[in-house]
Amino acid sequence: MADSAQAQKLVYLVTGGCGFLGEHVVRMLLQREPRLRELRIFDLQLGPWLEELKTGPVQVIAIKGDVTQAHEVIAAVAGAHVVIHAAGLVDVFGRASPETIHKVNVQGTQNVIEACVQTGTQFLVYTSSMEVVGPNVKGHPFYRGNEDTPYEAVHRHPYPHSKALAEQLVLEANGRKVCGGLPLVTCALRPTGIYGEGHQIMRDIYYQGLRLGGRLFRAIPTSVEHGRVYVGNVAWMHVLVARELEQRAALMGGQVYFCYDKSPYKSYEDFNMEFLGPCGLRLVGTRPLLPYWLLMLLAVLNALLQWLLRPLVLYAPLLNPYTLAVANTTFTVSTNKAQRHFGYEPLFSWEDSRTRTIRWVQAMDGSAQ
Ligand SMILES: NC(=O)C1=CN([C@@H]2O[C@H](COP(=O)(O)OP(=O)(O)OC[C@H]3O[C@@H](n4cnc5c(N)ncnc54)[C@H](O)[C@@H]3O)[C@@H](O)[C@H]2O)C=CC1
Ligand SMILES: CC(C)[C@@H](O)CC[C@@H](C)[C@H]1CC[C@H]2[C@@H]3[C@H](O)CC4=CC(=O)CC[C@]4(C)[C@H]3CC[C@]12C
Repeated sequence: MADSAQAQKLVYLVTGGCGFLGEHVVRMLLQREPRLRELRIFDLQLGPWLEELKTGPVQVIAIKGDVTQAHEVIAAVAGAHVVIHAAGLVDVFGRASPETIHKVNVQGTQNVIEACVQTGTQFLVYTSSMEVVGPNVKGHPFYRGNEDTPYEAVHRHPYPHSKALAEQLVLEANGRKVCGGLPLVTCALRPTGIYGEGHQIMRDIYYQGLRLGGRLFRAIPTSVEHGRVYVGNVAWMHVLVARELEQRAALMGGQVYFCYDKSPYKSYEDFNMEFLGPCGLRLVGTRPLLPYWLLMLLAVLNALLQWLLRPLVLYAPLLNPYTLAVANTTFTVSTNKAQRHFGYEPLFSWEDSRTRTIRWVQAMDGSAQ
């Protein structure tokens, strides 16, 4: 990375910079990384909001590109001091084929790594996922675990499998010599379920509740804890890691860090109601209204229907065998590795994260179904 004389001249690249998390990372960099000279935003789909960012002191360059195309990635990476690789196909609903998920999440990540090596970019932060760890296919709970907690990470679903392979590529690339002879320094951040402004699943659940007369029907036992983390804190952790990676390369290089904050441990549904309740929705039932076997039957029927309808229309409901299994398996983290290694503290309190998310839901045009 640039020496002190050029410290105001840093060039960052954010892949997936127009996504839910990516947009927050982009805005956080512009607000809290004073050394930025140029910020490149690389994405398959560029958002109109990017235009408003071009009036500030940092040169913002929007690059429409595909991480599966190596030459496009090389062109975007060339000259960057830091790459934050957040682009990915986040699909557990069967929208994309397993091959496409692998091509984007694994081959795309390999392209980013090779671009760093070929062009001399030394610092790479990868947005991994808790799903790299679990829940595993056996439904083993991961109860307030940390980065060193033993857990049998066994995946069959294409999404978690692709994230695990990509993370492995990133960590194994740590220490490779980049063009110019310096070592590549990599690390991976593992967010748990991210929530906050722009969360599409939260939006979908909200509209589903509106369609059902303001009611949602409990499907998950309240005893199942699911770790969640506010998107602003995940973005902040990305900014901090990117900043500290040079000074603490020996400690941080090749490491993984769970993303965490003070968001409470709750079931996925009860947690969502922290935001949807104040927006007028009600969660019916103190325990699941249907037995698990019946929910699984409905989930399997959804998967069958998706397969049958695929030639005609994409049918991708929230409930499928994978999402039901994940939602029903406790997965929470309790760690301070990021605090110990690079001084991370959540930027947003739980109260602030909750308020911001509620305001975002309230601002949604409820009539736009
Ligand atoms: N949403 C969540 O709860 C969690 C997400 N993550 C990870 O965070 C990252 C961002 O996820 P989200 O913001 O939730 O998803 P998102 O779908 O909102 O954002 C992903 C972005 O990547 C872009 N993209 C997809 N394929 C691309 C390609 N071939 N070339 C270039 N850009 C491409 C999309 O256009 C999108 O803007 C992903 O890597 C995901 O695995 C990790 C843990 C939890
Ligand atoms: C239909 C009901 C059973 C409903 O409760 C289903 C909820 C379900 C859609 C979500 C429950 C757990 C979520 C996943 C979890 O937060 C971990 C994730 C990490 C990622 O990297 C991407 C998103 C996700 C897989 C997330 C997706 C939605 C859930 C399965």
